[in-house]
Amino acid sequence: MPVLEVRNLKVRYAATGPQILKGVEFAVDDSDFCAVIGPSGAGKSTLIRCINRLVEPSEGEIILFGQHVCRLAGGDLRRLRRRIGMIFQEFNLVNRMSVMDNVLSGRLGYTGAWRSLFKAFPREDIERALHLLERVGLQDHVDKRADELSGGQRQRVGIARALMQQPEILLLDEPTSALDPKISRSVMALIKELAEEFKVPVLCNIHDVQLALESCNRIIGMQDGYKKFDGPSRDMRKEDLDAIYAMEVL
Ligand SMILES: Nc1ncnc2c1ncn2[C@@H]1O[C@H](COP(=O)(O)OP(=O)(O)OP(=O)(O)O)[C@@H](O)[C@H]1O
Repeated sequence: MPVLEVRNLKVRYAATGPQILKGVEFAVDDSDFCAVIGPSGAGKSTLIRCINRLVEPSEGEIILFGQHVCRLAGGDLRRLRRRIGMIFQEFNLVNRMSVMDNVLSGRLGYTGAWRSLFKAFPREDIERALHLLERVGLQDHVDKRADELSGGQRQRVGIARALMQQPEILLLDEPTSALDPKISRSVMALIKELAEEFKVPVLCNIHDVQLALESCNRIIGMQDGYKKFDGPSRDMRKEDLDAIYAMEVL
């Protein structure tokens, strides 16, 4: 059974506005590292954001870990979101907080309100955070403020924070587009390594096609709200790419 199944997904941001997703279908398996590519405006971010209901679908079904995401509310939706790790383009760190506290904040969904207020994280959480910071190469930056770090280092904090949740799927929304090409490659390689180590499937919106082909085992190609390609990266030919990007105005 797939970890995630998306059926006939349609989105409009406003009742009378344009349809942004026009009936998208795909499934993600537990060993997938799947890229969503396509020209600007194709709906890649919208698609990723529907999965945890940051964007509300207008029609269709999203089945994640066997649960119908669109039918959940309140505590059920919160519990489902805890199982999803997100990594964002702009890192979404709290600048004035330390690297350690940013990583620990990944546990907030699990820690009771009073505990998080007094930063009384259980010892195992602190040990896990330290271990993850070591894995992402930031063991010497634990006590620094987040805004003292470079872009690549900040995204490494974002990766550690997402893994702190012990997620069962990772959703990545343009995780490298604020980074230069060399750093982007090292960040993607790190995400790939950790996703394999922790056995977490990944769905990743990425606009650097070359990087997607290098890092991901599977590609979903989007164009103007439709899925135009879905298959292993190694099967993607130049004609497929040309078809996906045909409408892009350069
Ligand atoms: N909150 C919003 N309200 C209204 N329209 C939106 C909103 N977010 C996105 N859109 C529109 O939806 C369309 C698809 O946007 P989306 O960000 O999903 O595309 P994308 O493929 O990720 O593009 P890019 O690569 O440029 O980030 C665009 O036309 C955009 O203007």
